Amino acid sequence: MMNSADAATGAAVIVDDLHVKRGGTAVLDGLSLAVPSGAIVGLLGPSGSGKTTLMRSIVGVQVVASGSIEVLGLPAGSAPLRTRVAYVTQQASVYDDLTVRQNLAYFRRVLGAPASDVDRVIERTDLGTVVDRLVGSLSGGQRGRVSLAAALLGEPEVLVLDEPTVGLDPVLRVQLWELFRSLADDGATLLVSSHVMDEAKRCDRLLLMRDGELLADDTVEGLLAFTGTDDVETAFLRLIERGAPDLPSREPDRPRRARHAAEPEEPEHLDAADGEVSPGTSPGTSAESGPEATR
Ligand SMILES: Nc1ncnc2c1ncn2[C@@H]1O[C@H](COP(=O)(O)OP(=O)(O)OP(=O)(O)O)[C@@H](O)[C@H]1O
Repeated sequence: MMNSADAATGAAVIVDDLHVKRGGTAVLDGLSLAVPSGAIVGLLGPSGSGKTTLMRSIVGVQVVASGSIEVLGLPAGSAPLRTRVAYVTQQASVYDDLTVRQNLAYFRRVLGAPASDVDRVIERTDLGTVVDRLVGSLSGGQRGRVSLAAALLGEPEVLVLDEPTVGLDPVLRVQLWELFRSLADDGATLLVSSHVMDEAKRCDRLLLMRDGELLADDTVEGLLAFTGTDDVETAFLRLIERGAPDLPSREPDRPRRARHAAEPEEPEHLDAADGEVSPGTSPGTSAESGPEATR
C-alpha cells in the first residue's frame, strides 16, 4: 500500500513528527502523515482524538511544540498560503447582521478575489434563494453553507473542513459531499473531518485518529482489506483491538516514533492555556473565534 506521508511528490500537505500540547497536555504526539493533492482525505476519529488540533496546525493557527508541516511546499501558516488554503471551522462565524451576499462581498474584498466570485460561490453552494436574507435568520445548515461559500472565494487549492456535515439532514449531506467531489475533480485538495464513519466511503483516503495518534492512513478498500472487515466503523474497532498504531502503509525506513518518546518541552512562546496562535494571519481569523473561512 502506498504511504502518502512518504510520497513527497503529489502531497499537498506533509506532516512530520508533529507534537502539539494544549492546556499543558500532549494532544498530538509525533504524528506523521500526508494529504495527496487533488484528493478528498477523511479525518475520522472519536471526539477529542485531535482532529481539530491537527487541522489548526495545518492551517497555521495552532502553536506546535515540534515537528514540521508543509502545505503546498511551504511551511504551514506562511504568508503566501493565505489565499491558497481555506479553513472552515466547526462554529459558523459569519456576520449575523449582514445578508449572505454582504458577507460574501465583504470577505471577497478582504481576500482580493474577483467580484464575480461572489455569484460563483453562491451558485456552487446553492444559496441563491437566500442571498438577500440576514445570516442570523438562516438555519444552521444554511449558515454552514455560507461559511463554506466564503471559504471557496478565491478558489483555494487546499480546503480544510472541520466537521462540515454536522447537523445536516441526509439530503444536504449528500449534496455537500457531491460538492466536495466536484471541487476535488477541479483539482482542489480537501481534508474533511467527521465523526460519521459512513462518510468515509466518500473519501479517497482515510486518516483514522485516536488519542492523538494515527491508527490508519489508507484507502477505504485498503483499510477494510487490512482489517478483514466490511465497514469502517468495525475496521476502526478492529484496529483498536489489535493494539494499533501499526500502520499498514508505513514504509520500513520511516519507523513510527514511540508514542511517548522525545516529549518536547513546551516552548516559551506558547500561550499559557492552549498554545493558540494570535489572530492576524488572515482576515478575521482568530484561532477559534474568527470567521470560519480562514485563509
Ligand atoms: N482550548 C483547549 N485547551 C486545552 N485543551 C484543549 C483545547 N481544545 C482542545 N483541547 C483538548 O485537546 C484534545 C483534542 O481536541 P480536538 O478538539 O483536537 O479533538 P477533536 O478530535 O477535534 O474532537 P471533536 O470531534 O469533539 O471536535 C482533547 O483532549 C481536548 O480536550
